[in-house]
Amino acid sequence: MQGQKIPATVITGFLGAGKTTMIRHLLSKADGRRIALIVNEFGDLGVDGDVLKGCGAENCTEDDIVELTNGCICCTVADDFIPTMEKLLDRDEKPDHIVIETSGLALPQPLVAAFNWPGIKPRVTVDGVITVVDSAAVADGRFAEDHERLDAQRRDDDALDHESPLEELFEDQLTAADLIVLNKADLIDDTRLEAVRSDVAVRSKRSPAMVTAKGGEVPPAVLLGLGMESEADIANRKSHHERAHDAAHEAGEDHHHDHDEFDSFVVEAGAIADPDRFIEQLKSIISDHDVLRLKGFADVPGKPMRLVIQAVGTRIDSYFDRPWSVGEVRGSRLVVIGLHDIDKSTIETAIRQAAGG
Ligand SMILES: Nc1nc2c(ncn2[C@@H]2O[C@H](COP(=O)(O)OP(=O)(O)OP(=O)(O)O)[C@@H](O)[C@H]2O)c(=O)[nH]1
Repeated sequence: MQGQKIPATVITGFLGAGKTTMIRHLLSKADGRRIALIVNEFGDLGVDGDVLKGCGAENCTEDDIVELTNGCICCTVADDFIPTMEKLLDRDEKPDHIVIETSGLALPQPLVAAFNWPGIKPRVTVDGVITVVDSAAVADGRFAEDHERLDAQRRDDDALDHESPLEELFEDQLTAADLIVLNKADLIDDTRLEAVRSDVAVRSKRSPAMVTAKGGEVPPAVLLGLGMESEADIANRKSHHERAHDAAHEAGEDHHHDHDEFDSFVVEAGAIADPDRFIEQLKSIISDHDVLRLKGFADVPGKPMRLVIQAVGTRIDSYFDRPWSVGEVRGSRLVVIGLHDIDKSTIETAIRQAAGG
């Protein structure tokens, strides 16, 4: 039965874990297999889709990449994801495989459940859910909340009924996985990597396979063809939210899910004359204001190419990816993501000042 359905791989993982990097690698090694990509991002700037379109893979052209930037995919399943999927499945030239990159803040569970919808179920199946992990961030304790502090907060505030939003989401993404990729293994030594492996194994409520990777380099044969039919097994992958929802339902209460623990905004920064200096200043801004993720494109005067800037915490990569196109307005646009109380106006002013040098 599954042989007649188009396989779809769901790639999830927290902000900046390396999902897009892994997909780029996958496309470069796909050996003629026609892959359609659905890319979902948190924030109003479609950076991932743009980076993937820029990679020029023959088996995945611009037409094969659909961007869903209308909020996190888990909250827009009915309005965005299902119609997009139906359109993709109605095309004359069907893809051999569909890859879906969720936003770094998405809960994969509602997306996997959507594969049981009547219009979708007969035509496509979830080949596997792959969760990409930033091993260095885990080793640095980014998702390990201070439980004593949280317990004290809960004692002071009855309304606080959940763990830290970062930790909860991280665990939900692990629990959904059929395969976990411990990425960024280049940034930590073997001892720390083994500690990350144990930590991840404990946090996942199931026991998925794990592989390690550097630069998202995982052979396509490992990622595709898992044949898991994950949509048939959603009851075993429940998120914290779903468990809380079940408990609230039993207690006759309502439990609401949204992403209001997180916020994002776009900064338009003008031309950046001295990128090295700008990046140094960005590091301070990011650490002063607890920015979780910052990414986008910058205009460097005198350079024909646009500069990609990618920050995950204070670790920042930058590279020129492609020439500015004819008619394209040069400019610097950066999306900033943080917790809900992030200080937008101060950060915006600081980034603009840093850009102006
Ligand atoms: N050192 C190192 N950097 C990596 C690795 N994988 C990805 N990166 C870098 O990490 C940053 C984020 O990578 P992305 O692939 O954009 O991460 P993502 O998970 O798609 O990010 P979001 O979609 O924003 O959640 C980029 O600067 C990558 O170059 C790795 O294995 N090692």
